[in-house]
Amino acid sequence: MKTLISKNISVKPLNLQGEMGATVGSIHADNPRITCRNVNVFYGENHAIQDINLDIGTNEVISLIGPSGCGKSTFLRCLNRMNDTVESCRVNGEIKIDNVDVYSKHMDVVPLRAQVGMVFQKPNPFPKSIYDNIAYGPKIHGLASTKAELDQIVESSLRKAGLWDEVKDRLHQPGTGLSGGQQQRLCIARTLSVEPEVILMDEPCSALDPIATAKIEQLIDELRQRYTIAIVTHSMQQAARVSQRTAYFHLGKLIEVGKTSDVFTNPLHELTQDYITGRFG
Ligand SMILES: Nc1ncnc2c1ncn2[C@@H]1O[C@H](COP(=O)(O)OP(=O)(O)OP(=O)(O)O)[C@@H](O)[C@H]1O
Repeated sequence: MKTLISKNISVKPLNLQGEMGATVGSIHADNPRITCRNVNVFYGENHAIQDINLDIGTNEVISLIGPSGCGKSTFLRCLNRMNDTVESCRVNGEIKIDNVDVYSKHMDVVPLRAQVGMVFQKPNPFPKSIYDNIAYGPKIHGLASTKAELDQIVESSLRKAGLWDEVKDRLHQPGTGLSGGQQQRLCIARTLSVEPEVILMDEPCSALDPIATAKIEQLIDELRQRYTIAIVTHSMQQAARVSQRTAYFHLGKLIEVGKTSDVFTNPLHELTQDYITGRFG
């Protein structure tokens, strides 16, 4: 919101040795909710994520940026074990959320994926009514014992996602009948309905027009008050508008992480500088 991406960045000496391996800037967050240490991901022989160390703070939005194929989505999907669904994928290292080891063999991924919800690039409502899209998760997680409680969860989730007023008179119509931007807010409401603590967003606006995008960005800013949010985006303007910290990935490595305003106006690493000034990627 406040940051402009500068094309006239003062060139700092290349700093290839940060506090943690190859990453420059500070990997630490105030009040961390997620801590990642020495995270590596392989798809078969392909070493897609290499030795990532990163903290993500409570009530912060962090943007993950970098050229196509650098591993942003792979890293994001590690945080709620979505990569478990890919047979060739192997993850090692340590990821903790609220000090709980996400990769512990005792971890049940069903509640984990409610606690760490995910919003995808393309809105993907279930082929059900607007009401049932939201009610489904709370039902299977046992969050409501009466119809009145379920109605309350549906309403409050849609309100938090800024969609209630637009859909309150058509709750029993199909979710797929909404506009693209409304469908994405429906998917966000669905994520919120199961009481997450962390929301992962993988290019949530890439299929949306500028007006729908602006609504989602405003919503992200509001959601930050209650949740921890990590967002993958190809739009540096979006990263600058929505996030407090930004992490720049390159060829599977976390090159630089810092305050968004610093990363965009005063990057420490030459690769970050090349990317944000459009010389690369
Ligand atoms: N399901 C998969 N199976 C095998 N390899 C994969 C899979 N998903 C990603 N990869 C590989 O992992 C690497 C990182 O891909 P990833 O999708 O995480 O990058 P990205 O930065 O999110 O890219 P983009 O911006 O294009 O979405 C790439 O080499 C990619 O080919």
